[in-house]
Amino acid sequence: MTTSDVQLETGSSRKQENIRVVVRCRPMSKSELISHTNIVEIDNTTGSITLLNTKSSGERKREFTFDSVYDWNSKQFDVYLETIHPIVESVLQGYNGTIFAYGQTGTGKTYTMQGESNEPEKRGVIPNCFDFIFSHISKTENLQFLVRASYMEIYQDEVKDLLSKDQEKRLQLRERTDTGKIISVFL
Ligand SMILES: Nc1ncnc2c1ncn2[C@@H]1O[C@H](COP(=O)(O)OP(=O)(O)OP(=O)(O)O)[C@@H](O)[C@H]1O
Repeated sequence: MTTSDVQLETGSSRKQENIRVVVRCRPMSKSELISHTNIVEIDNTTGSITLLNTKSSGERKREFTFDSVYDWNSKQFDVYLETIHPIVESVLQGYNGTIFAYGQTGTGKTYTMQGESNEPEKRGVIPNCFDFIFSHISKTENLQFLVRASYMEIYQDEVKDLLSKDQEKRLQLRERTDTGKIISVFL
């Protein structure tokens, strides 16, 4: 199944909060498996994550609950369908939508958002969104769409345009004098 096969559902059939916090826990790497113990338990029926304390002192475990959780067996396309697709549907109905990946280095943000392009089942959120959006546009008659895309890396106050041919070029950060707080990027 691909995103092109997904049927649009009406937004009203699904009740959703405006902001949802979803946690995905990646599998342990080969080196982590050798030298570390997994202290994370995930219950995707209740959306809870339990951190076990392997030391004898202190709390035995701590539990945190989120809107939904994905464990290390979760598949890219399932994450897309359950969590991302409703947002894409809303965007195609004219609403704003944001998908934001946050986490410590090495926790799997790039894998979830971008994935691996050479293996279809490992494609992440971005290619799956694009696939669905362009498939939807191609099937829609008598309606014009405008799709804009930018792709930037912001790292240690340096901004890089990842769609630029010149990957060495840095974009300038400037503060707007009229609004004060808004930072703009100038090409
Ligand atoms: N759900 C997953 N299934 C299998 N491998 C994963 C998964 N998530 C992450 N990985 C692997 O874990 C490693 C770290 O992931 P990734 O590079 O996506 O982390 P990151 O959060 O983007 O890191 P950084 O902030 O340093 O860029 C990669 O080798 C990636 O392939």
